[in-house]
Amino acid sequence: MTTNQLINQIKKKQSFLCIGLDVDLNKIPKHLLKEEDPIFAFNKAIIDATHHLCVAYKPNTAFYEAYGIKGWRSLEKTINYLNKNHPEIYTIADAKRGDIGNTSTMYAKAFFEDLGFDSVTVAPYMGKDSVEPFLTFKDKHTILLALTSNQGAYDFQTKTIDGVEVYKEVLKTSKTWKNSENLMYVVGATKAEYLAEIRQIIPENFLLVPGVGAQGGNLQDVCKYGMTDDVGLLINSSRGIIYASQSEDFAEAAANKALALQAEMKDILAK
Ligand SMILES: O=C(O)c1cc(=O)[nH]c(=O)n1[C@@H]1O[C@H](COP(=O)(O)O)[C@@H](O)[C@H]1O
Repeated sequence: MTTNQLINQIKKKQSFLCIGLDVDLNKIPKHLLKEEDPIFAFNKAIIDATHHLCVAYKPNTAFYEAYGIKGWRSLEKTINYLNKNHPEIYTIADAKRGDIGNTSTMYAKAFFEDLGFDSVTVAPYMGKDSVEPFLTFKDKHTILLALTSNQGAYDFQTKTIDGVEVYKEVLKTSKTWKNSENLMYVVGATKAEYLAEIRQIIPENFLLVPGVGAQGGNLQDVCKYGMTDDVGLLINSSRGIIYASQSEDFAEAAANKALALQAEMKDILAK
């Protein structure tokens, strides 16, 4: 999907919500465990109940890889279901990959070509030749970790090298890479106070912002400092939406949580 198509969807739906499909068999309603593929059954119900309220879904691959080949099949069924029934939805494989060039090419093929995701999360740590292979794919985005939502972000990302914070160096240097227009960046909602400075370096690129909900990030603060004329934000919530209820009404409860966030987004967009 192109960036413009994503922007059009955001404007049409008055939503920049991304729902994280981080499915844990210990947390889904017990009655679904009788299904042939409980993970897909859960995702399908969540997608059917929420697709009109969000513009993106982000399965974190760890939650699928943890169940081996069965989990990978559930991931494949989920992305196929989305691409077939909701081609207007933006899809993110949250896989946090990145390796030497020829290996990165294989990761890119796996997520963009074989599975058909619109984007994949990538760690910048191995540098230019580990990221550029992802950027060569047309109409696909590479979402680079810049300033993450967790406590460990302060271990390296905010440290300075030659007077420049590492996360700022990631933003500045990656902007010079070939096909850098295909870059988006991860900035945690828990780090909203950094957004004004981040926007000075990357005024236009989309940001994937996880950490609203279960991790305590605040939507209003993120929008105040991170929003661009074209919105430029995808706000992710995973547990806060998909585990709103663990009984038979789980999909309806998820839709209610998604609606509350979408309503807040609609108000922000109206201002
Ligand atoms: O890349 C990510 O999506 C990500 C980056 C980050 O800095 N923090 C972060 O929480 N995430 C992911 O975003 C999701 C957050 O989930 P919840 O805290 O349940 O909303 C998880 O899949 C995390 O792996």
